[in-house]
Parts: sequence; C-alpha cells; structure tokens
Amino acid sequence: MGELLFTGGTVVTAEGSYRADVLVENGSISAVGASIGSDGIETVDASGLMIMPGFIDAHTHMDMPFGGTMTADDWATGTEAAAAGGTTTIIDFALQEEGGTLAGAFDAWTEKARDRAVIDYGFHVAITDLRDDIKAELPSLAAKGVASVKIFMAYKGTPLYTEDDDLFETLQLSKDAGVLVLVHAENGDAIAKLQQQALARGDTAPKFHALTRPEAVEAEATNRAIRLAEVAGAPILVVHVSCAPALEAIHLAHERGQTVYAETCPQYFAFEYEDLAREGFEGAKYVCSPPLRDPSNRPALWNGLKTGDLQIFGSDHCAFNYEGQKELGKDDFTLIPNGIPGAEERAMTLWTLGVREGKLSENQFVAALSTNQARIYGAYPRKGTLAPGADADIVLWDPELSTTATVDNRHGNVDYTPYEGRSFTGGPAAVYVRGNLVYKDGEVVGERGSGRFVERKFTATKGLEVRV
Ligand SMILES: NC(=O)NCCC(=O)O
Ligand SMILES: [Zn+2]
Ligand SMILES: [Zn+2]
Repeated sequence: MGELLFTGGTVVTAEGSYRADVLVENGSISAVGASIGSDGIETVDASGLMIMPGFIDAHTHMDMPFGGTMTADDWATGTEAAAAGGTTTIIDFALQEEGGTLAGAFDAWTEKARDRAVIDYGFHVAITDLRDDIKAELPSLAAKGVASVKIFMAYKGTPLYTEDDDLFETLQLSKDAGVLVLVHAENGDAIAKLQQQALARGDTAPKFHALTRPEAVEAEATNRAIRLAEVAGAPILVVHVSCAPALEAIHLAHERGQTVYAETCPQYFAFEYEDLAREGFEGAKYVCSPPLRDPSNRPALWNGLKTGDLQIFGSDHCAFNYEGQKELGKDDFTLIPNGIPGAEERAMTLWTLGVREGKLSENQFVAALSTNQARIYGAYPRKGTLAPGADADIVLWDPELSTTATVDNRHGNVDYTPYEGRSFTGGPAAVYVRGNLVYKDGEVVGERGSGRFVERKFTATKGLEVRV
C-alpha cells in the first residue's frame, strides 16, 4: 500500500482541534502537519470535514448465543453496521461455553470473526464458570492479547449469571494477571424474584421488563461490584450505566480515589421507559438490560460524560429480529431476548444529542468514542489517536450530514430498527481502516475478512486520570 494524504480538513482529537493535513504510509499515520508536500501522492479532499481517529466500540455482541437464540448480526453484517457508523475497531464478548475453557472462547470467536470482519477487532472473554482449571488458565489471556474479562451479575437462571464469590475471586486473579474486569451490574437475585412475582400476577407485557429491574437493583450491584474491587485492590469497569443512582456509586468511588471506569450507551439517551410501554408487543423492540429509564436520568448521565465519571460510550449492539426472536417472549416478557442494535447509530446519537446540543465538546466526543476506549482497553497508541505511528484508522466526519434511519437503509441484518424515523445531524462521510477505505457516502466498501485482530495490553491508570 502506498501513500495517502488527507488535505483541507480539521483534525479533531481528544486533546484539541486544528487545521492540518494527515499523511498515511503503508497503513500507518506518518505525519500530521500544516504543510505536508503532496507531490505524487494520492490526496483525499477533506474540506469542510473533521478528521478524527477511528471510533472504537468496546461493547458488541456479534454471533452470540443468548436467551435461547443467536444474535441476528454475525461478524460480517455486524461490523458493516459498525463501519457505517464510523467505527474502525470493535471489542466483542467471547463467551466461555458451559464446560468450556477461556481458550475455547477465544478460538470460537476467532473463527467467527476471521473471514467476516470488515474492521479490526479484539475480544473480552466472558467468564461464566470459574472452575479451578479456569483460575489457572486466566493468566494466559494476557499473552493472547486479551486484556479484559467480563462477569455478569445479572441473568440468574442462565449460564451467564455469576455469584459474588466468583466475581470477587475473578477480581483478585485478574489484578495479578494484568487483566481488567468488566461487570454487568444488576442484582440478579432481586430481579429473578420480581420477575416471578410479576408473572404470578399475570403481568407479562414488555414494560414489565423495566418494572422488574428498577434503578436501585442496578445501583446496588454497581456499588457492590465497586466495593468488592476495592477489597481486592483491583481496577474495575462498569458497562452500560443507565441511571443516576448507579452513576452516583461510581462518582463516590472516584471521590475516594478508586480506579473505576464506566461506560454508558446511546439507548439511554435516545429512548426511554415509555418506549417499552408501546402499543401491543412493539415494546419488545426496546427490551435491553439494564432497561430504558425515565428521561430524568439524562442530565446526570450527560454530566458524567462531561466530567469523566463516565469515560466511554459503547453501543451494546446486541441485535435480535422482531420476528421469531423478540416474539419468543410474546406471552412472557422474561423470554424476550435482551438487547437492541446500535453500533451504526452510536456516534450519530452522541453528536446529534450531545455535541449539537452543547452538552459535550467535539473533543470529548472523540475521547468517549475512541481515545478513552483505546487507553482503557490497552490498544493505545496504536488505536485511538492520529499521532505518527498509529494505525491509519480515520473517520472523515461531516458535522452537518443529515440522515434519517429506516430499516431499509441500515447496514446490519435486523428486521427492524429502534431508531426508525429518527433524524441525525452529523455522521461519517468516509471511514478508513489502516488506510483502506471501508465506508463512503452510505455504502460499505470494505472487504469481508480484511479486519485484523488487535492485541491489547491492560495498564491501569487511576480512574480520575482518564477524566477529560
Ligand atoms: N444489554 C443487553 O440487553 N443485551 C446484551 C447482553 C448484555 O450486555 O447484558
Ligand atoms: Zn450486560
Ligand atoms: Zn452487552
């Protein structure tokens, strides 16, 4: 691969914004500056556009078994949807199978991704069964380039659910193994009891998904996980924070100086509890966990993103078709597969509702979507920045691009979009992975199988130091 020069645009990084050209050589950035000579070099005119580091989505579920079915997007369609949203790397959850090993999860996910991904990728391994041999195996993950594991405190009654003793020991072991522990923080016991009681009353509709997972069960589990991490002396990351009381637990940990990272997601800004209460069974299209909340939580979440209590914005893309999949829960909300698509809409949502509304700066936008993700998950500075030496993962962002989401113009493999009819201002005009064009003007042009595995290495920074 030769040279490529991006000219005339405004470079926007987590640190600042300035007019500069960006030179790419052999898939890496080789120079960023005001006057790079263009003689004999292929140029890309970025006039009127922002040149940003490729976005990283460290929360996706591609081709994953869940709720008695498989997610609708595989690694081809799922990464195409992500690319169409400006994402150049995903970090997906490789599930340890019942009776299986961590290496087995890694190998299975490698098989799923290898010939399909159009963008780069890494894996978190979700530990579902902390047997003695798994405890012994855990330290080998770092050598495979896996810098993070996940524990589910929710979904009691499924193989994912993990008790506190195993969460605590995972925190202890991971600290020594140089691996970051991610938690899905909701109180699985309380939810299971509330669900039983709801069904016994005949409350079977989708809205009871939210009513049996109140904010306090998320706040309680968030605080419990953080305190267990404190006892273990380990860093921790709380995924998909949905509400103010859970964020409060994170904020208090930061006040104490504890290393706690935290993510929030587009669905908690774009949708709300009322969407679950839509006519008929429509609410099933909005079932995800933690559930959609009352909009009164949003000011706190915006403030968390602004101050750095929440450092990252991931999609939690976990897509199921309405027909045949969401419908599994027609008579019982507990059987609706949990999750919604959002990889394509993640950045557009944050720009439209956040940057354009004056809640975040363009630099905070890049931090939450790219730089903080790379730093926390151990891919920086290869990913997450436009500095010389970094992979040439580049988004040409059009701050005025006007689009409206419909199921027909989505790039994933889902029979509906929760964003149907939603208009965005701001979106990617073109997206490059290691200097290769993968998306332009509405069309994914990247080759399936061209994505590469990204080896990551976790180095804990104090939670407060990643504040932007
Ligand atoms: N979030 C959700 O509803 N589904 C995906 C699995 C998870 O992240 O909990
Ligand atoms: Zn989760
Ligand atoms: Zn998830």
